[in-house]
Amino acid sequence: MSVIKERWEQLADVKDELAARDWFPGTSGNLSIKVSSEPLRFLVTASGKDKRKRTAEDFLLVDEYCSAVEETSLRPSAETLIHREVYQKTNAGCCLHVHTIDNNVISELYAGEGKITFKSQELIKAFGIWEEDGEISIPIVENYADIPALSREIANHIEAGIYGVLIRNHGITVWGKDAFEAKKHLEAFEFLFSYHLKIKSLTNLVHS
Ligand SMILES: CSCCC(=O)C(=O)COP(=O)(O)O
Ligand SMILES: [Zn+2]
Repeated sequence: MSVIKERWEQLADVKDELAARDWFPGTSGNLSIKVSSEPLRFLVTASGKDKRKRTAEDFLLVDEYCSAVEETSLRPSAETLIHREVYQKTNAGCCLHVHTIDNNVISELYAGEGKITFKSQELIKAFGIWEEDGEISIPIVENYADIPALSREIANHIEAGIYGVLIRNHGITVWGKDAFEAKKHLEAFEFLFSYHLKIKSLTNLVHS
């Protein structure tokens, strides 16, 4: 099997799993997987599609300029530039973006702090953090309508120990060295968001 075909299948499988969680409401979300580093080539979801469906036109191969490598009527995701920034600033092999209620609510609640940090949670081990007092932070950036500005803002927050960025009232972009790790990071963040919101609302109920 060619590398492109192999990566295509891996990304399609992740897409199916995220779709089963209902993480692509209203055609939102975009996914990509790296095919080569030099030159940069990655498969990215076609823009505006219902990502719950599995079709032969789900992805297209783009270059370092986010342009389609082959003649196609498909348009790459409107947020392809963000994926490119991730590949240029990290050793990621896969990048996932989803809109969920939980990630949107967390991004709004903590926008003022510019980040949210989780500690004393077993699931931070999903990020390779095994220390007793370990913690994981995720930056929160404003949702600039201008995608080059948004992608630059996201790029400014990418550094060692950062595995994703929340875009305020928009969604999350996460990455990992491959499709398995990117999905693991996404699931772990969404678990932490959901836990945090639940414990916060129950604590308010109990103490009110
Ligand atoms: C309908 S959601 C608005 C666009 C967006 O945020 C998104 O994730 C999907 O855009 P794409 O061009 O990748 O389909
Ligand atoms: Zn989006």
